[in-house]
Amino acid sequence: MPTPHIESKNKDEIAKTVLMPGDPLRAKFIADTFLEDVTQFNGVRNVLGYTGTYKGRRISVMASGMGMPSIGIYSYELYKFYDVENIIRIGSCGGYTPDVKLYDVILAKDVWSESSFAKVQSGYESDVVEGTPELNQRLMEYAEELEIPMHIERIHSSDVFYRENFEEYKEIHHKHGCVAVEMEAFALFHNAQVLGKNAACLLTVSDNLATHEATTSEERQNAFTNMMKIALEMAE
Ligand SMILES: O=P(O)(O)O[C@H]1O[C@H](CO)[C@@H](O)[C@H]1O
Ligand SMILES: O=c1cc[nH]c(=O)[nH]1
Repeated sequence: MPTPHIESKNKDEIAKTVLMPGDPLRAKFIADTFLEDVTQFNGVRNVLGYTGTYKGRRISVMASGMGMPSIGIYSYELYKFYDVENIIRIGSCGGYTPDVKLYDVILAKDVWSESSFAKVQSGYESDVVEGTPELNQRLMEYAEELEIPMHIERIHSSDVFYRENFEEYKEIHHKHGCVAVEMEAFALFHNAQVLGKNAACLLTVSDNLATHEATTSEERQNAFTNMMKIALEMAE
């Protein structure tokens, strides 16, 4: 401490629970909109990290950047060197079926990936890894209290945003049961598992590969507030 990617010199600057959007400006939006008594604990590479209070309870929010290599670094450093216990990813995703509509919230029960991340990191052989059931249970209760409907499903973590074979998503949906795609949860869940920590992933549907509907980049940064409100209830 500090680490190559997080400049905070004091682990007490970071709460035990960290919300983790991919986008640094989504992290800033959350700090500006929902948190009080905010301090910034990271600015290295503009991967912004903040700690503050929500309804009087402490919580941190820090960006992960895009993709498994990036969240692999940040989640490992937070868990291992800053004693963080819980990381809740709050991301955007592309729907694989018309059943998940723009702005719907998805809780990732587990995640399937063709990525080599887990195998390279620890020798883990399976292509599926689970979120922490206790965190998922709490997030389901908070969603119910807030009356925010939530899909609880398997998702796909992909290393590739732009595939030459666009239609491949149909096979991934049918063969592996994934309802949406994002790019980080597999690495996050894996790191939590190997380090004995907790992880969950809430997603908002930003676009749909089946219907071709899509939100704007501005909406992806600032408008996915339902998943933020559910995740913020994790503050302690
Ligand atoms: O909105 P975020 O959290 O960045 O998540 C999704 O958006 C990015 C791709 O546009 C990838 O990081 C993907 O996982
Ligand atoms: O990884 C992602 C995230 C949002 N939308 C997509 O299509 N893919």
